[in-house]
Amino acid sequence: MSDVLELVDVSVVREGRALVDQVSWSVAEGERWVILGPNGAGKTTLLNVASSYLFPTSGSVQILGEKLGAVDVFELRPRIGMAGSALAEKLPRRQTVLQTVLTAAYGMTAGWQEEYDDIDERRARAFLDRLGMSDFLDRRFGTLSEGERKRTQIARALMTDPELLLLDEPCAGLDLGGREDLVRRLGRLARDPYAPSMVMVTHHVEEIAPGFTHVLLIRQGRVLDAGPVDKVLTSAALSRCFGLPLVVERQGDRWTAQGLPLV
Ligand SMILES: Nc1ncnc2c1ncn2[C@@H]1O[C@H](COP(=O)(O)OP(=O)(O)OP(=O)(O)O)[C@@H](O)[C@H]1O
Repeated sequence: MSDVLELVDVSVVREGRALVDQVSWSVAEGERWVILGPNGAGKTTLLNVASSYLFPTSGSVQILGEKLGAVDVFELRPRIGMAGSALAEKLPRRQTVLQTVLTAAYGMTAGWQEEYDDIDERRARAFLDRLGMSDFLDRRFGTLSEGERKRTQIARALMTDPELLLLDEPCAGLDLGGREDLVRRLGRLARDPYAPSMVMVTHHVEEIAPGFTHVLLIRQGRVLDAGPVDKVLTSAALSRCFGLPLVVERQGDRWTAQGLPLV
């Protein structure tokens, strides 16, 4: 299996502080990774490196077989699908849900042409249907609930048929039903052999959908452990990652974690 991502000794330093500190990590084709860690650990910074939008201060990065610094990122970026709050803020609120997804086919956030190919429109409708958004095609993006916005963004990220899909906290801000709905949909995507390789950032083990294969634990910019979910996701490792005693349990194909009571 070829590498989709390969980071070697990658550091991102700002104001004398390493936000990501000598990270070496590789993602092989078909793997579905979760990046888990506390607030400020460096998860989004790592994802921004993986998306080619952030160049590291030191170390080397290969994305989809291309070396960052030696490749035209404008050719690389359409091969990467992204969904996260930073991108959502750039999406015009007045644009309809269908247009929001369609514009991705043209590498833009806002629509400037009225005419789209039929095939693009069919694809946009199909992705929105897969994410349960068929009833919202003509709704303006700005009027959607948080959950509907998240699902629209994921449909949008899939529109360019990416080889790598990066999701930054897709379940953040969702209520219990919204989270469970999205986890099920992400699980279906994760188990689809034709779906792209995936990396999802989260704070919560409850958001790990079935089908995700690997976990990277990060704290203060450093990788504590990275590997297959069953091997890495232990109570000891999670306690170290979040800095307090936690018990993690697997229930069927889902995970839960809770803190030990104070004595
Ligand atoms: N441009 C910057 N200059 C200085 N510090 C920065 C910059 N960008 C991010 N940081 C800091 O780097 C650290 C890591 O940020 P990052 O957003 O990657 O963390 P995160 O794990 O995604 O956090 P969260 O879970 O809270 O979203 C944080 O302490 C943040 O304040």
